[in-house]
Amino acid sequence: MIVLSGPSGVGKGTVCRALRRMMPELVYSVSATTRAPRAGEAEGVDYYYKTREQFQEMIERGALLEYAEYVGNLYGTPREPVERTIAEGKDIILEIDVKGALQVKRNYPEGVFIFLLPPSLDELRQRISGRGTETAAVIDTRMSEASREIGMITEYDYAVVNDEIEAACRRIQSIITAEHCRRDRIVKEYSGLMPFIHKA
Ligand SMILES: Nc1ncnc2c1ncn2[C@@H]1O[C@H](COP(=O)(O)OP(=O)(O)OP(=O)(O)O)[C@@H](O)[C@H]1O
Ligand SMILES: Nc1nc2c(ncn2[C@@H]2O[C@H](COP(=O)(O)O)[C@@H](O)[C@H]2O)c(=O)[nH]1
Repeated sequence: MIVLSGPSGVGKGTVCRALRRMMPELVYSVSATTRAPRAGEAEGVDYYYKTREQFQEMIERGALLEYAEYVGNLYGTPREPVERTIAEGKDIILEIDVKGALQVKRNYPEGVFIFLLPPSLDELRQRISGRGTETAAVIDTRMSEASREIGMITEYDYAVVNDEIEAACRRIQSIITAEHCRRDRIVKEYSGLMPFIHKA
């Protein structure tokens, strides 16, 4: 499980889209949210759009792996697709906020936690405003959230600066490749086939 967080507007969605072209085998977790769809977003592709009541019902039946409130809206990761993908031995990437990532870390400490950073806070503000999807008031709130979120970077295994989309994707691809080669993962997977490999 790969968890990608970072402040709003840093480019998580953009980098994930490019990464999926680079690594088509990577499965992308589609979140549920109570936020209204933006122009160009589609149900089941960008998010599953829910009312507060529907979202609450998902929480109550344990259908979410994690959830958090972010700037007035609820966001959560549907549990079943994540558990199924992991059981199939495939990699899945979750693009979620810091509060959600900390919940996931408690339950899946073996996940790979990556924090995406902007080259500067000025550039971050420009990216959010340049996207043209948020009002000035929401941009201000998202910028104050950004400082709090960046302060949580020490909870993550890796930090990647999104200065240039392709470069950021290559860094994330290298992290995923390196994680596949971690000794503890190899030992777990291969000790059955080669009994002389001892589990720690
Ligand atoms: N490396 C980059 N250089 C310049 N612009 C970028 C870069 N990465 C993303 N952008 C632009 O920044 C804006 C925000 O990107 P994106 O929507 O992917 O951010 P996000 O982190 O997913 O935001 P949110 O959390 O609010 O959904 C978009 O207009 C995107 O085109
Ligand atoms: N805890 C979760 N956070 C999520 C999830 N899906 C998205 N997000 C984060 O919410 C903010 C705002 O997203 P936006 O699309 O409204 O700009 C951003 O930080 C996302 O990463 C989720 O399932 N759980």
